[in-house]
Amino acid sequence: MTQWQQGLYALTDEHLMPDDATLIDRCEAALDAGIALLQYRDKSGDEGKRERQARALKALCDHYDTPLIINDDAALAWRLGVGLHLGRSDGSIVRARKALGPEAIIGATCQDSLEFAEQSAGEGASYLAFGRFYPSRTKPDAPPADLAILAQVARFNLPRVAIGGIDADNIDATVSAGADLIALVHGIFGHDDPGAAVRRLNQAMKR
Ligand SMILES: Cc1ncc(COP(=O)(O)OP(=O)(O)O)c(N)n1
Ligand SMILES: Cc1ncsc1CCOP(=O)(O)O
Ligand SMILES: [Mg+2]
Repeated sequence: MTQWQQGLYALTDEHLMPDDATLIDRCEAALDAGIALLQYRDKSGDEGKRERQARALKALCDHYDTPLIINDDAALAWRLGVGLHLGRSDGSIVRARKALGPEAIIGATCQDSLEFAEQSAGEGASYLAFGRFYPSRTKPDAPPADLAILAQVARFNLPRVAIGGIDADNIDATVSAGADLIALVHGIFGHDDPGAAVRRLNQAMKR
């Protein structure tokens, strides 16, 4: 198992980190404390800001030797030479794989669905993401999922990502259910000190 396939997966949020300096400072704290992956997730639609911030995060992630994943935007991922996360209506995994190459990390949202998991695995996804498992402040309307799905998708032999409302209190149960990577927004960036939050979560994961 390579290093990015297990551990914490931090997702940025444009409301929690509204300006460049806050975004970079808080992502650096999380990277320094030990995360496996960082996703740039910005729903603002401000193309200039997205390009600038994603480039700054790429330089930071290179420094920490941690992969950067871009949410939704295959063209931006291609320009930066980084990974990509695609939801059910964000475009084709097959096309993204062709454009980004065999080594690129391409993740797929599978919600609570074995069918989505099978399809995404067949199309060349690098990891499968399930959730939301708990009430989420970031995406309250995301379809709910049952932890049992994590055991059911072990047969695809791809890293299983769990997302949605995960924090220090429920991370242990989520890992025990089969998650390899734990994806969080508020559980990391909703805290005053994201580095301390990452250290606590890593401790809780090891228990
Ligand atoms: C790791 C991870 N899992 C799931 C998602 C959700 O993707 P999507 O369903 O496309 O929703 P948005 O994030 O685009 O609102 C994700 N981004 N990352
Ligand atoms: C993007 C996404 N997809 C399902 S839940 C979610 C948000 C996760 O954020 P939080 O960890 O704050 O619940
Ligand atoms: Mg999406």
